[in-house]
Amino acid sequence: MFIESFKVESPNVKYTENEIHSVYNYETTELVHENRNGTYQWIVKPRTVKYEFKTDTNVPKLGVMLVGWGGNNGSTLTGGVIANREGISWATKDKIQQANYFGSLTQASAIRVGSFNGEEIYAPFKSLLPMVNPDDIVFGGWDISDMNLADGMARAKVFDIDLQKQLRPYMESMVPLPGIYDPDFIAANQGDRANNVIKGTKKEQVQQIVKDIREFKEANKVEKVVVLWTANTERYSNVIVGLNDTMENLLASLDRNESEISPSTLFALACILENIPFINGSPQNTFVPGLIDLAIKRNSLIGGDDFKSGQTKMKSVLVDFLVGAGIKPTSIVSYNHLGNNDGMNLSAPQTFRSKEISKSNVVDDMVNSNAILYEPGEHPDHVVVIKYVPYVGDSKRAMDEYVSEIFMGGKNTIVLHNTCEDSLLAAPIILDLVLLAELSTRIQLKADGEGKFHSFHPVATILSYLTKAPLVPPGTPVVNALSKQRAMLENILRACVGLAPENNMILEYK
Ligand SMILES: NC(=O)c1ccc[n+]([C@@H]2O[C@H](COP(=O)([O-])OP(=O)(O)OC[C@H]3O[C@@H](n4cnc5c(N)ncnc54)[C@H](O)[C@@H]3O)[C@@H](O)[C@H]2O)c1
Ligand SMILES: O=P([O-])([O-])O[C@@H]1[C@@H](O)[C@H](O)[C@@H](O)[C@H](O)[C@@H]1O
Repeated sequence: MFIESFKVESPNVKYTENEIHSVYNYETTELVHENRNGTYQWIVKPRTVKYEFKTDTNVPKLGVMLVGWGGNNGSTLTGGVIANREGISWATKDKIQQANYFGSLTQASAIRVGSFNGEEIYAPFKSLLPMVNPDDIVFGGWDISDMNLADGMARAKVFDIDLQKQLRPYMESMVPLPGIYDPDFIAANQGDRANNVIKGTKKEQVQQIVKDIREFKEANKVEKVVVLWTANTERYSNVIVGLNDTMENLLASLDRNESEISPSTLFALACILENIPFINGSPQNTFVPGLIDLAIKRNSLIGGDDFKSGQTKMKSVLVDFLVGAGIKPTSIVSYNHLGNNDGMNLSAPQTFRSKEISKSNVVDDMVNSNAILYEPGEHPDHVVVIKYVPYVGDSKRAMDEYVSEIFMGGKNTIVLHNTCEDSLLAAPIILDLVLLAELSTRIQLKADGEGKFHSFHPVATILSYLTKAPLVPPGTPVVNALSKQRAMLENILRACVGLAPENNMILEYK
């Protein structure tokens, strides 16, 4: 059975006018490696840590500023939210299609809340905590192309024509602000569209971004802004001691107008200086060490990298299943071709390399979790291929082959084929990223022994379910297995309303 909402009644949770206050016993373990009677043993000690969570339930009017707003993802998300908000339906060759948020974890997935008379009861994921209603979001942003959003939507060729016709009146007045263009960081083939750029030194460009954010906030009377990068994939920035390795060096480099500071790092810098959450939806290393330093010092939320939308999302499920089942993946080949502008930008070796890295590292945690299957340092052959084929446009064709060793020397080959508009996968993920980033800034927590409540760490690992290469604080393990990432996110939000993690034991029926 499905319920639309619920309230938790427990001594561990208190709802007041402006907040939800919960007490949560975090069950974890402490390991020691000790000499017991002459033999070293691993001792596992269960440990309970009492946490308190406070969630501000005042949902703000949210502005979302997209870098690369006029691109396929930006125009598709903007049009999709308008279509949902206005209740637009449109004729397709099959039927009259209603707008929806399918593919969004927050808007279209469910959680189990318990059993009732022997029936499993589920509720919307978004019913866990008060979140921004996407229909209420005010969109804005920047693009190095001055094309308005309606023409950008037409250029993207993602939406059905009847839908585009209905959306055009809402979107043709939406014009991106000038972006920061640096041809050294993206493919040369992007130069033709760069007719809408901020001039001046890198410091002046950062100052302009800050000004843009402030003016957008004021003009739209939004209470909060989240900035998300859905612009082109850049090449990796060189991390250089004395240039961008510390916050002081990065800021000094900015003053010197150093060329090795990428546009995405400049946008992120502007956001951190304004304490505005910044999320990187692309694979490049926007967050150079000096920038992470600054975000931590200013406690300003940063998250990324690279939306986890298709092949990689499937990979983080399949490899987790195989390794978890004691099956040994030995060869993974992920090929895809697509014909959108992202694909064209990725046809350059330096930008492809950024994507190859984020698409390749996703299996590391799963492989490293099972020493029965893999010797130290052993890992599957793993190849990533991306080709640009203009004719297919945004309709990405992905083909994967997984070869694994099974029982008694057997081999198992799994082949996958996936065709869909890449932007229809990414747009709902962008929505989840901005909604969850905003929500996480309204949550404060305090562990036993900590003097006062504080926010989550500004490097937002809570967003890892949505990214190929989760950005984590220094010294934190990277988890890519999709089921673990989703469980982590759901269980943290459950703790905020005093609910135990979903352990799937359903002992009631055992
Ligand atoms: N399924 C997906 O679509 C998916 C999945 C993961 C990651 N991504 C990443 O998302 C990003 C956007 O994908 P897309 O399909 O929308 O690409 P796109 O090329 O259609 O859109 C990118 C937009 O950014 C603009 N742009 C480039 N550099 C800019 C800058 N410095 N400042 C402002 N605007 C700039 C371009 O003019 C373009 O309009 C890419 O980096 C892509 O790798 C996409
Ligand atoms: O999300 P995913 O399907 O693993 O990876 C995708 C790539 O296969 C595609 O070539 C690229 O254009 C997209 O930006 C996205 O990164």
